[in-house]
Amino acid sequence: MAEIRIEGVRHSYFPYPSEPSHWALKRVDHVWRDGGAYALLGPSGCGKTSMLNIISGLVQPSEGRILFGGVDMTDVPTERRNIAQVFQFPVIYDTMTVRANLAFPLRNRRVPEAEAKRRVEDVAEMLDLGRLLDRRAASLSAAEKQTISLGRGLVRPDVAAILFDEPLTVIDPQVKFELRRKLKAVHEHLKLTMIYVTHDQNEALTFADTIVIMYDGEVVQVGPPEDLYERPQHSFVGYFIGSPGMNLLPARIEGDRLAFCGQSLAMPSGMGQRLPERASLQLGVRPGAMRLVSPGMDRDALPARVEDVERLGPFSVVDVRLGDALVKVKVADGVPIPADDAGLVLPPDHTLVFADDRLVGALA
Ligand SMILES: Nc1ncnc2c1ncn2[C@@H]1O[C@H](COP(=O)(O)OP(=O)(O)OP(=O)(O)O)[C@@H](O)[C@H]1O
Repeated sequence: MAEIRIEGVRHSYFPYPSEPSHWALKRVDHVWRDGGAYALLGPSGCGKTSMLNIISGLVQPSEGRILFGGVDMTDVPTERRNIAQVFQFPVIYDTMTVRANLAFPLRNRRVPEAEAKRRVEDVAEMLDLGRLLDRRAASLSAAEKQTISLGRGLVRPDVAAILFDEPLTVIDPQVKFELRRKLKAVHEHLKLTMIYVTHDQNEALTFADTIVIMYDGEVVQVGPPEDLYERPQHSFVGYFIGSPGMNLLPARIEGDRLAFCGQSLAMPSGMGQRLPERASLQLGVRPGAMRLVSPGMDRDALPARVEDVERLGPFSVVDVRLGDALVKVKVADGVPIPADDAGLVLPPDHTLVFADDRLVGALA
């Protein structure tokens, strides 16, 4: 086991990339800590699979280096990288028993029989596969087959990291939860570096201690879930983490104020100078950070209108018209919601300013 360092990596699938969109990875510098439980999140096409395949050696990056524990692995072939990869669909041999499937990676590496048997039984116990060990894989459900794929990743004694590429896509939601719990337990037991690719933030939040967010071929933020929620460094992180996501409202500078949706708010001193010229500006505010009041109740409230209320148990999500934008506001159960005309309070310390999608700071 060792840290995995991605240094100045760029990758294009085009032989002669000539424009930014030709790069699947634009430039990535990132360290995967030894023993970390990571979720790699991002929209479709942002480069997650390319990142995993570059770590495992299935893809050779156009530029940059991959180091395991300080050793340059960029030119080392996949089979000598000791990386286990679990894909969306089970990769197992249907005609073999579960035991033989689990033992397969060990037989290939000539692990002595007694040790192989012990490791297979340990992994089977961790994943609750013990009762299936002597069954043929063909007779098992999709979830059981995918559990065997996970087991084949875990059984090897020498793995530097296990990479999971949306491994639970084909699994029912109920079983998914159970498998995620098992994976988490396995991580706590084995302390292996695990990188888990998903589109699903709930899946990421339950599995990982660190979340890595990619967007358009770059790593845009790395941190524990709370940091990503409280201080998104990129507007995509604000939108993607949290449910509903952060409201993002186009804005522009008007003197020392930021104008948006027919309203304006004061900027803190110095912020104007920190905004790059001609940058595209957005205000970001979480649905739960705003207050919805009756008209005239708060002098800081911006004039707004309630358009729709969706009751979701302990809170409601209210669609509020603010100028030409529709803003989502989360209101706790029992707090009165104005019928139509309303006031919307955006607390300055929770109202973030993004310039060209990057966080500049809060309005206070
Ligand atoms: N083998 C390939 N040949 C050409 N282009 C590719 C290849 N693999 C990926 N790409 C392109 O590279 C970009 C990144 O793709 P990648 O599969 O790494 O993203 P992803 O985040 O894993 O997406 P998804 O979540 O949809 O799997 C996309 O624009 C994709 O079309």
